[in-house]
Amino acid sequence: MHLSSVKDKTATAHRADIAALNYKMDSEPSFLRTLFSLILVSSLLDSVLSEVDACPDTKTGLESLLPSTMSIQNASIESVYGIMFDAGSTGTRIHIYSFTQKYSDQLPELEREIFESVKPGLSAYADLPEQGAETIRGLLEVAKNAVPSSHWRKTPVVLKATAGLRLLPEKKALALLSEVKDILEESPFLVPDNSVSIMNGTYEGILAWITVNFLTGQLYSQSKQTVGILDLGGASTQITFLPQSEETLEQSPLDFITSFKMFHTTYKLYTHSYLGLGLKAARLATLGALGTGAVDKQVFRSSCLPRNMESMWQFGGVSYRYGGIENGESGFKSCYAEVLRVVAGKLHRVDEMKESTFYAFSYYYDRAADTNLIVCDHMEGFTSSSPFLCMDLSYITALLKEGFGFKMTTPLQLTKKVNNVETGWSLGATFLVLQSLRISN
Ligand SMILES: O=c1ccn([C@@H]2O[C@H](COP(=O)(O)OP(=O)(O)O)[C@@H](O)[C@H]2O)c(=O)[nH]1
Ligand SMILES: [Ca+2]
Repeated sequence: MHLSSVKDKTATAHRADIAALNYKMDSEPSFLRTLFSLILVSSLLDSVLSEVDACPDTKTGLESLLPSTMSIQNASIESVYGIMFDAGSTGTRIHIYSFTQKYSDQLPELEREIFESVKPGLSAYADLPEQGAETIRGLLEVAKNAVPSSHWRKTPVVLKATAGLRLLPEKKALALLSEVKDILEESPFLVPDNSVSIMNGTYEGILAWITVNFLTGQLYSQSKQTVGILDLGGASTQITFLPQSEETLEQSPLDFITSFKMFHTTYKLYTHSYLGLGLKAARLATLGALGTGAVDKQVFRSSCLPRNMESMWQFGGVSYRYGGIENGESGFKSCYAEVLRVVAGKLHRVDEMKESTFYAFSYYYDRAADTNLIVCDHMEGFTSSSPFLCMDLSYITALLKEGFGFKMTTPLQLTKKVNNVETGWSLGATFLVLQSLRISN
């Protein structure tokens, strides 16, 4: 795999710069070391380059989403706002978008995004729904400061939960959502029908694909050279791309191909969400703790952890004791064998994936950025703040290579933001809300 890191800029404008930062990983044991240390170098270079190349000419093409009055010559410039909550398994985030059209002969633009987040996610409050919903209240204050009060009543607010709530017993998830709905309704914003829900994984992938291709300008370019997306969450992971080959359509299970209409165009996308293969769910699977609940005093052990370590870790409101294998195996080889068992036979692949370009974000990005000097064969040096680094990086490697079957030469671009906007499904989801409320024309 060739990896490069992209931060705050469009893919098209910087492809050449990025290419210069690509590198090849060829030898297996040094693979992680080379991979992630170079990503850091490229991140630093990125920030320098982005100053030189600031502000690519990305047209956002929102004319179909904005009130028709805004297209009228000499109409005063007015912003349209949309608020999207991403209730993920590891945290809850608010995205406040504003869109504007500066000149009547130009396409409207995504003006800016204001982003805030809290941890842990709603699923950690499975037994305390009222307390969980309170975390939303603080984030709503951010929205009140960001949106002018004259716009509050016409600004939609929506919350979509992902894998953390999908994995909870339905009754607990519904109790949380109901409390959250009450809090949204107390706010001064527009609360549409079905404003609080668990999003299905197919939408998660499609909407992230829309976000990334919108931000990189691909949806509006004549050539439509779209990029695929890889999202690695805490509890689930998604892959989405626009197939170019008939073989892909023929070889894919029916529910992996979805037609989706947005911006007056129908896209037939390959998308799938793998529940339980997110980074944190994969930790549990590697430790053999998935689905066990809280088992008192049992210590889950792995060769991916420092030999002498023993500690506690919480996910989804459950505490787990974990540790290394004292006097036993430790290091990359045995760790890789452990994580391989988690991905083996679980993922569908098609040949076309190997030839496509993918943007990889969320934990793909975060864990790379967390990394300085690697890793599995030097675990004695681990601090207690990063006990899972070797396991996580080994899992990401196994998922990409053995799971999705990417070749060493497949370009993957690690991305946190494009044009200063978070990569993820929430911008795409906001378009959908604006469209369904007919704030579009
Ligand atoms: O706007 C966002 C939302 C999520 N993330 C990243 O997504 C990962 C966590 O996934 P999440 O909690 O959304 O889990 P999911 O519910 O998707 O499994 C972490 O790396 C977050 O930093 C991010 O970078 N920006
Ligand atoms: Ca997510």
